[in-house]
Amino acid sequence: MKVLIIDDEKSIRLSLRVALGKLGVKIFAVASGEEGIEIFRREKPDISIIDVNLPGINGIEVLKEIRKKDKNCIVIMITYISEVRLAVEAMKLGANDYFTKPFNMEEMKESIEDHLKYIKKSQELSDQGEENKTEIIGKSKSIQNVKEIAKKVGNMLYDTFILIQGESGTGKEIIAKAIHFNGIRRNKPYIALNCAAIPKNLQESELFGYEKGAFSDAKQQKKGLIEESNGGTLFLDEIGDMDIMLQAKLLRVLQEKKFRRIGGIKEIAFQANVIAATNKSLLKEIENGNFREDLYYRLNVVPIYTTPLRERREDIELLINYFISQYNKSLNKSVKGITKEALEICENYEWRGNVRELKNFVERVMIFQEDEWIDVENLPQNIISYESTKDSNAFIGSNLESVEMEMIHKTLQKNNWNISKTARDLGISRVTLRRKIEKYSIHK
Ligand SMILES: Nc1ncnc2c1ncn2[C@@H]1O[C@H](COP(=O)(O)OP(=O)(O)OP(=O)(O)O)[C@@H](O)[C@H]1O
Repeated sequence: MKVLIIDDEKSIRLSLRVALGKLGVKIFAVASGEEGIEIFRREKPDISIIDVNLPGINGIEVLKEIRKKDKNCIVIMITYISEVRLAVEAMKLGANDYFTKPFNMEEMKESIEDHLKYIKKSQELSDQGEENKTEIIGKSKSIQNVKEIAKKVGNMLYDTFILIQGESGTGKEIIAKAIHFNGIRRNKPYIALNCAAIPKNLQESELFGYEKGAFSDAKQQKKGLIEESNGGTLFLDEIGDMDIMLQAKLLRVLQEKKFRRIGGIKEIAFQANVIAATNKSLLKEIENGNFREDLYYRLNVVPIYTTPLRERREDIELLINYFISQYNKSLNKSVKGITKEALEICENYEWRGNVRELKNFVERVMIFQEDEWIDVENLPQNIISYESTKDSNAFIGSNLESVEMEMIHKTLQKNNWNISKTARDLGISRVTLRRKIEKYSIHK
């Protein structure tokens, strides 16, 4: 970290240098405002200590210049006791702190130390925010629409209820994370409960927490997830699997915006964005008596539907390339992409497991990939054979010879015209294959 000292008194510059040198920071010390601005521009210090009384342009003007360039860096002003009026003006202009001469060097050092700690902490938080930043990939209309909603609700100060519905693996959780981590709550808690993963009898204590002695195992007071999420986001995944009795209790919290820990008397205020997700049809669950209708309507203030991947095939190429670049980093590889032919097969595949299946597929291929480009021969058999079973429906009504010719041609293409491999795939000898190639005049 860097500290800039602007003071025309040589003795002050020197003693600051000595005191702050112990903090392990890089120090720049100059005697005039002009030099100070020049160094500020070049070095972008984290903290600037500026004397108000400078020859040439004064400290207040230097502060104004600095604030024009950087709204966040720390600025500490130094004045004489007789100039406190100027210190007040400096604080109004955005200085963070001021000291009056003669000041206690130890106090100045402690103050700088505190500011350095604060800078480090906020850098960590913003790095964390960056790390958690969630990218939703896709150019289809449905993804664009989802991104727009996520951005809007994520940046809205007002807490609301969002219900994300869609098949497994379509990205419901990633959308919940995008709403939280790409929005204004990014530095607040993001608390998730997967209702399907927690036995129904434990869901209540997980959500509400308990007071000491509330039941025999409650040896100590414990905060629940509702309480932990305060100020941020509560993500209730697989809400369709929430215990029906608990659904009534949750509804009360969402309506009254307050709750009690189990065994508690005190009411605690609840304030968070609530995002619920499910791959079940909640309307069907309501019909079957497994889900409360009133909770459904309470949660469904902002409905989001995720579309199955097979209904937005235009996203497949982007997703594959995105996952390739991710696995290039984690596996330390430099795969360039996927060939047109291989991509076409992927685009025609059904992807019942949606993006999760696609991501796992890219991971598997990338682990074994040695060439720069993922080609048809690198694709797993289930994806290739799906293509041929689909094709075989197209053959219905064709004569047998044309079907055979087409099969041989496709398999040759897939195997890059390698005769031995194609014969093996088709379950015939190389001699038979050669004869058939000749018979049907098959060529590249
Ligand atoms: N549009 C997308 N862009 C980038 N990654 C995605 C996208 N959609 C899904 N993924 C990735 O696919 C995987 C599955 O997504 P996610 O867990 O969000 O699905 P889900 O709908 O919540 O599934 P489930 O219902 O089974 O919990 C995750 O690794 C996620 O990061």
